[in-house]
Order: sequence, then structure tokens, then C-alpha cells
Amino acid sequence: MNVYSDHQLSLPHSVVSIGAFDGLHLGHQTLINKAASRAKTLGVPSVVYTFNPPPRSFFQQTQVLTSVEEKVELIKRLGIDYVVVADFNKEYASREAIAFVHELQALSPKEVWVGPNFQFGKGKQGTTEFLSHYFHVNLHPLVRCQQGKIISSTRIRLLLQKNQIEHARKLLAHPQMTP
Ligand SMILES: Cc1cc2nc3c(=O)[nH]c(=O)nc-3n(C[C@H](O)[C@H](O)[C@H](O)COP(=O)(O)O)c2cc1C
Ligand SMILES: Nc1ncnc2c1ncn2[C@@H]1O[C@H](COP(=O)(O)OP(=O)(O)OP(=O)(O)O)[C@@H](O)[C@H]1O
Repeated sequence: MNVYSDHQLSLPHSVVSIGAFDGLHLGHQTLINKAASRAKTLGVPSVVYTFNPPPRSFFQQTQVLTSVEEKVELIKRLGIDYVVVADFNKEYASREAIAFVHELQALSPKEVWVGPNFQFGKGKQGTTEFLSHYFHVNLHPLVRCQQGKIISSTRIRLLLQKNQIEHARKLLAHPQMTP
């Protein structure tokens, strides 16, 4: 698997999944696995486009669940061909949504896979609906835990704060943590 910074990678075709993916929890893994399986079916490379630090930690100083090294390692284990890790800083966050679209166009995605709550661009102005004007966007349903609650990095952070480590681990479902 090859790792790139933003604006470095250009591909003739691909399937791309996008997100902060902090923690690379079971919901993230399911989304990325789906995108990877679509890439195989279409015979094109799979790309994960992510951000460092996670935007929520940049703006709200939230706890970071996985270092960028851990996140890249976990993505590698999912059998992804390329990872783009964008430096998320003040300059990057102030880019318009259309600038992000132009960057994605360099990857020539046949399909883009995100969750229904994905937003991007300055002030979160870019919606999945906006993205779908430019790409074939597939919205993966939000993965839930056994009790039916949506799995999210925010929920895992809260569990860790409450010292519910085992529960958090179950939702993270990292390969080395499952028996
Ligand atoms: C070009 C670009 C600019 C962004 N600017 C902002 C911003 O101004 N404020 C903000 O809260 N998030 C911003 N984000 C982060 C997104 O809101 C979002 O957190 C990110 O795309 C990851 O999606 P996810 O949280 O669904 O994983 C930006 C993202 C991109 C790609
Ligand atoms: N439970 C889930 N099932 C499927 N996809 C998800 C799930 N949670 C997030 N996603 C998708 O994965 C990508 C990364 O999302 P993100 O990093 O914002 O996750 P999150 O867990 O919702 O984080 P946070 O709680 O910090 O907002 C986005 O495209 C998002 O829509």
C-alpha cells in the first residue's frame, strides 16, 4: 500500500472512500471494506482519503483515538491500494468544497463511498448531494452496534471517558483486539 499527501496522487481510475476515520471503528471498516470490494469487482485500485489530524480534533481539540501511523496500518490491513493523508490545517480547512472536488477528480473515481453524514469544505458547505453532481456517490448505511446504536468516534470517546474500555474495544473491533 502506498501513502500520499494531498495533491500528490493522480490515477486513471479508482474507487475512493473518504473520512476522518479516527479510530477506524467497525463502521469505518465496513464502509472501507465495501469500497475495496467494489474496487475489486470493477478491477480498479482502492483509495482511502483521510485527514491528519482528524478535523474534529483540529477544531474542537477532541481526543484522538488512533495516531496517523496506527490509522494507516489499520487501513493497510484492509487491503487498500492507496491512502491519501491530507494535512488538515487552517489553510486546508478554508478551502472551498469545489477545490476538494477538483482534488478528487485527479483520482478519477468510478465510485465514491461515504456515510450519509459526510460533509466537507470550508464551513462544512459540501454535502453528499453536492458531491453527487460530480461523482457516482454511494452512501453506505450507518453501521450500528448490537443494541442498535450508531457506532461513531464520538461515542467511543465518551465510552473511554467513562472507563468503559471493553465496550469501546468492541466498537473499535481492531483485528489484534478480537480473540
Ligand atoms: C477542503 C475541506 C475543508 C474543510 N473545512 C472545514 C471547516 O471549515 N470546518 C469544519 O468543521 N470541518 C471542515 N472540514 C472537515 C469536514 O467537515 C469533515 O470533518 C471531513 O471532511 C471528514 O469527514 P467525516 O467527519 O465525515 O469523516 C473540511 C474538509 C475538507 C475536505
Ligand atoms: N457507523 C458508521 N457506519 C458507516 N459509515 C460511517 C459510520 N460512521 C461514520 N461513517 C462514515 O465514515 C467516514 C468517516 O466518518 P467520521 O470520521 O466522521 O466518523 P464518525 O465516527 O462519525 O466520527 P465523529 O463521531 O468524530 O463525527 C464518513 O464518510 C462517515 O460518513
